[in-house]
Amino acid sequence: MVEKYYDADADLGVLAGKRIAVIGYGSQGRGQALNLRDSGLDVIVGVRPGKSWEKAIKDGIEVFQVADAVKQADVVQVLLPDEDQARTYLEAIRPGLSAGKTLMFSHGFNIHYGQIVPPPDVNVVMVAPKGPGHLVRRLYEEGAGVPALIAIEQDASGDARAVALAYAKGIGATRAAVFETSFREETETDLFGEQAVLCGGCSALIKAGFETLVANGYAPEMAYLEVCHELKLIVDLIYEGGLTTMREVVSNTARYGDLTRGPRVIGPETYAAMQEVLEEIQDGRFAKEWILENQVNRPVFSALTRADEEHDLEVVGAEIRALMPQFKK
Ligand SMILES: NC(=O)C1=CN([C@@H]2O[C@H](COP(=O)(O)OP(=O)(O)OC[C@H]3O[C@@H](n4cnc5c(N)ncnc54)[C@H](OP(=O)(O)O)[C@@H]3O)[C@@H](O)[C@H]2O)C=CC1
Ligand SMILES: CC[C@](O)(C(C)=O)C(=O)O
Repeated sequence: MVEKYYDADADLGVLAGKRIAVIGYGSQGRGQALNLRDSGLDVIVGVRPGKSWEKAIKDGIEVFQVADAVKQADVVQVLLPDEDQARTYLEAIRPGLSAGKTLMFSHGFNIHYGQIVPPPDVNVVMVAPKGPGHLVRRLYEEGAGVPALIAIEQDASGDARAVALAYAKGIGATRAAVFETSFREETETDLFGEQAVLCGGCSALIKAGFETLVANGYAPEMAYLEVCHELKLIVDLIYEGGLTTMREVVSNTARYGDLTRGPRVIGPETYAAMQEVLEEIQDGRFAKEWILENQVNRPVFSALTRADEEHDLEVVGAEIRALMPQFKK
């Protein structure tokens, strides 16, 4: 059984008198840093001069160059893009680490695939919210929290778990639930989830549904409303109460179609493809591909991103959202 922790299991006092440097002020960096500050902890941010730097200053957080932030911190939370972490670690983080400090991540990619090899006398832990950074912030402000995973890779000080739990409490995660895992399990399940289901699988399913309807002469607007807009409403139901709640709310006709046609759409070929995707993650092929792609300035990433941004689904979707006041920024 997976170990679970809540507010009562975590002591913010473990971080009293300790300085936390959040490195990076993007999606996770901003959400986590602001929550830590509002939990009464001593938090600074390490970034390069630019947009993120300005944003942190506007939010009232003290900002330093990465190396300067690391030097003065007891806990260093690395919230740079995964593909930038190894270089920045060598140049600006590693020199500022010393015995007893805690090096923290929100995703295990660089540790698990050996891109970052920390010295043995520092703690290496993970606190990984299971949701995007703006929700980490929004739910905290609402008095709730996004659940998180923790993992302990190195426990040099003997209290690495207590430090990770205190940090998780500081960002609001113990208000929901914190689950203990390993760097390997988090990395492999997270990559699989985002590739096969959440981002990759879901985008491919939506595009396939949209293209099938449009190819059969239906209006793109109808196709968008059916397979994309309404998806959120269905996912919200699944989020709140699982497939059972969703099936209680939709019509019996929808439910019968779901139970009999869904398994035909996601059949044996999809299971085989998912298995292949998982094996590429497990044996490091995906990691190698993504690391090399970054070394040549991301030609595949750029071309595929551009093609999808120009897809009719995106063009029609933007037009439809512009007609609805709820999407006005
Ligand atoms: N996005 C998410 O919701 C989730 C992310 N994670 C993990 O959290 C980590 C951070 O991801 P995410 O928040 O998405 O990252 P973002 O891309 O949103 O933000 C990255 C931040 O790092 C800064 N940065 C980039 N390169 C450098 C550099 N060379 N030196 C200094 N600062 C730099 C950027 O600043 P600048 O403005 O200068 O570019 C920005 O502030 C990753 O490990 C990711 O896997 C985990 C769970 C969910
Ligand atoms: C689903 C994408 C994610 O894994 C996440 C928000 O948890 C990510 O890395 O952004």
